[in-house]
Formats: sequence, structure tokens, C-alpha cells
Amino acid sequence: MQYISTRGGAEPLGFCDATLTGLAPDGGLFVPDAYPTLDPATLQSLAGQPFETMAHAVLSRFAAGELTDDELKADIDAAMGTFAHPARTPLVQIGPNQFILELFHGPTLAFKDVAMQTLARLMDRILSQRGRRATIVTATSGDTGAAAADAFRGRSAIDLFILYPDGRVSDVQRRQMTTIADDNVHTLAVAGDFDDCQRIVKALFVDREFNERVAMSGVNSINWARVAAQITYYLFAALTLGAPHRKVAFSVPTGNFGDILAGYVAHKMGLPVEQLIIATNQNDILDRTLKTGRYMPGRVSPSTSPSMDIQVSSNFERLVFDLSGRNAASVKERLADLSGGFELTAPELAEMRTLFSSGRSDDEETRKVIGEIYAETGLIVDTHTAVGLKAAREAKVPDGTPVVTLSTAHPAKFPDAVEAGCGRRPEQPERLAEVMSSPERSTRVAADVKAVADIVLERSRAVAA
Ligand SMILES: Cc1ncc(COP(=O)(O)O)c(C=O)c1O
Ligand SMILES: N[C@@H](CCOP(=O)(O)O)C(=O)O
Repeated sequence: MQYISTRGGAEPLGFCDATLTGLAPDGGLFVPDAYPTLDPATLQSLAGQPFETMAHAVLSRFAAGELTDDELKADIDAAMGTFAHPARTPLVQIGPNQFILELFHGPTLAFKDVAMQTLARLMDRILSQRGRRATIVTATSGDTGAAAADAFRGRSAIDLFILYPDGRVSDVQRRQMTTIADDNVHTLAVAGDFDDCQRIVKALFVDREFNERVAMSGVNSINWARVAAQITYYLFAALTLGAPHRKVAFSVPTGNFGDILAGYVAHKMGLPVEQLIIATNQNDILDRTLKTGRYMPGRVSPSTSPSMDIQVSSNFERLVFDLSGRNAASVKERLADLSGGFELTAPELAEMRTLFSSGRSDDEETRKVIGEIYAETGLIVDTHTAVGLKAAREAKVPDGTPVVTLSTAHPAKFPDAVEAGCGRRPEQPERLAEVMSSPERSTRVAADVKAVADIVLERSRAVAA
């Protein structure tokens, strides 16, 4: 399998090269040249299997011929062994045909751990096979950075630079990044919002001289391996609820469109998905796009679900690539400069609406949902999950279809907003004890590409090597 750029201007790469490269050199995103399939018999044979078996079935299709079964299995087993629940991503019923998929049992209590723990091991393996080093520069609105810090800490071939928006992540999220003492982890507090952080990372990726000097790599969901690893939990939930004989709908709290894109790819691979519900907070660019066909980024507005405070949803480009009939020239023309926004064509919009629907929740609505869910079920959910639950409740799905809301973070990551919703402060998991008491370390930096580049050049061990 080869990975091609959504903008058509990069050499196709194999899985390992695409994983190390991150963003394509032409500014596009790598996608497989064709989606692999999981036929109904294969899906049936996976039903009831452990999460790790499903993860292997998915990843082996994307890494075929590049990593052996034993290598993949070893990395998946080690990654999922960091999870505190035997089911890894347990499914909890909250009402008739209403379910929550708990994705927060990993080391940093957010869904990012599922893919990041696996990706870190794969990258380490590929780098050591090649005798190479890498410098990872990543942008975060709170959770990707925390997950990356945990997964990459202490890895000697990798330096990790995390750009987070100063003052716009929760205290727990910030501490999860800034209390990591390992000297290969560098946290940069950027004077801007998440979109500024992501813009800087993308600018560094396409600066070929910088890129080569530091051997740059990325672990945002622009990295295809992140998306691929996230497909597993869609399989896990759907197969548990009766797929391949029954269709399942998913409501996905959405920001950068990486999580829901994994659901879309699962569907393309053969998983019977009834509907993918895009759930946004007041940063509702994707909800507006689905309703109007016009994608127009605005300014980020801070919310109580800060990980979704995003206006430029990176992975949407991968969906537009498919909607356009994989027309790279059209994607490049419309997405290379987003300052004026762009339009989906009428056929693209119609096609998107066959699988996707959307809903939005402002902070007050999110607060209300947290209170209602607690009153109805006794469950304390976090703000991002609550955004997903509101959209799930309002979605129109055929009678009898199970609706699974992805619970993307543990409530203890956002204790104040959760307490405001249900009147109870979430219990602090054991895993946060050290994070909440260790000293913090972070460097303030302007939202400026050169300022960040200078810090990376000064500190990355790949430069000297
Ligand atoms: C807790 C949480 N929920 C939802 C999202 C949105 O996911 P995505 O950016 O993949 O759309 C994020 C950030 O990625 C997150 O950290
Ligand atoms: N919500 C994310 C933003 C980055 O998303 P990614 O999935 O592209 O890494 C975060 O928490 O950092």
C-alpha cells in the first residue's frame, strides 16, 4: 500500500515513511491510495475478540509488507497494556439504544492515548531499524500534547516539542505536559490559540531546510498512523452491538476531525455505520459547513470543552479529497489558503450528508447535559462527552439503531466545568496524583514560526547528530 498526498505534489510513500514524515512535503495529508477492506466474514470472526486482536486486524492492513505481524502485535500489546481497564475501551449503556464508549482509561485519561501509545512504539521501532533520530513538533489544545508527552518521554531517539495555547488548556492538561521531567520533552506555551499552534507546526513541516536539519516528524492526527489506530474502537463498539449484522451510529465530539475521520475510514473499510454525528461546541465550523456547504474559519472562542476549541479542522481535508473524487488539484486550489474559506460543491455536500449529520452545543447547553446525565444515570461525564451526548440525543436515526457517543476524556481533566454541571467534583484518578504535585517546566513563546523554530534548533539533539 502506498500513501499519497491530498494535494498531489508529493512522492507516494510506504507506511513506515509516511509515519515518520507526518505532513506531506506539499502541505497535504497522506492517505492510503486505496482503503483496505474488512469483509463481513472477517468482521464476524473479530466479534468478541480482545481489543488488541482487532487493533492488529486494522493496523496490519495499513502496514502490510512493512512491519511483521510479530512487530505489530508486540507494539499493540505493550501500548494497550498501559490501559487501566481490561476491555481497554468499555461500552456503557445509558438508555435504550444509547451507549457511551469510554476512551479515557489510558495513561493521560483521554482518547488520544489509544493511538499515541501505539504510534510511539511504532516510531521508536522504525527509527531504531533505520538507526535514525527524529524531532517531533506537535500542536495541542490539551490532550494530544499530554498523550504524546507520556508516550514519548524518555525515548532516546526522539525529541518532542509540544506547542499549547497559553492559558487555554485546563490545569490538569497543562500539568500533564509540563511536569514531565524527561529531558527529551519540551513544552512551549504559545501566545495564541490552537489554530496558531497548528499553523506554526504546518509551516515548519513545509520548510524543507528546517525539516531536514531537525529530522522533523509529527504526531498530530495529520499523521495517518494516528487515524489508523483510532479505527479500532469503532470496530470494537460496533461488533459488540451486533455488527456486521446491524448498523450502528456514532456521535463524535469533534475539533480537528481526526477522531471522526477514523469512523469514516472504518465505514469505507466495510464496517456498517448508520451515521456519523459531528458534535461541536461553539467553535462550530463543521456544523455550519454541513448545514451550508461553506467552510469558513473564524476566530477561536474559548469554551468549557477546550480541546475542541479549533476552527481549522485539519483532517477535513482528507474527507474533501474523497468527496471530490480524489481530485488533488481541486483540494489544493481550495484548501491551500483557507483565509477566504471554500465551498463544497452540491454533489460533495449531498454525498457528505449521506453519512454525516451534525449538532452543536454551547457552554450552557453542555453544562445542562452534564447535570441531566448525572441525574438520569449517576454517571459523571466530561464536557467534551456532553457535547457529543447532546448531538446524539438530537440526531435522527432509524428506530432501533444503537447510538454510541464517544466519551473522549475523563471528567477529572475538567473538574470545575463538570462540577458546575452536576454539583459533584469528579474523583481524581490515582494516575493524576504525581501530575498534580510535581514542579512544572515550560517556555513562553510568541505565536511566531521563527521564534518556535529557533527554540527547536537550539534544543533538538537531532541537529547536532
Ligand atoms: C477530549 C477531546 N474530545 C474531542 C476532541 C476532538 O477530536 P478531534 O480533534 O480528533 O476531532 C479532542 C481533541 O482532539 C479531545 O481532546
Ligand atoms: N484536540 C486536540 C487537538 C489536536 O488534535 P490532533 O488529534 O490532530 O492531534 C488536542 O487535544 O490536542
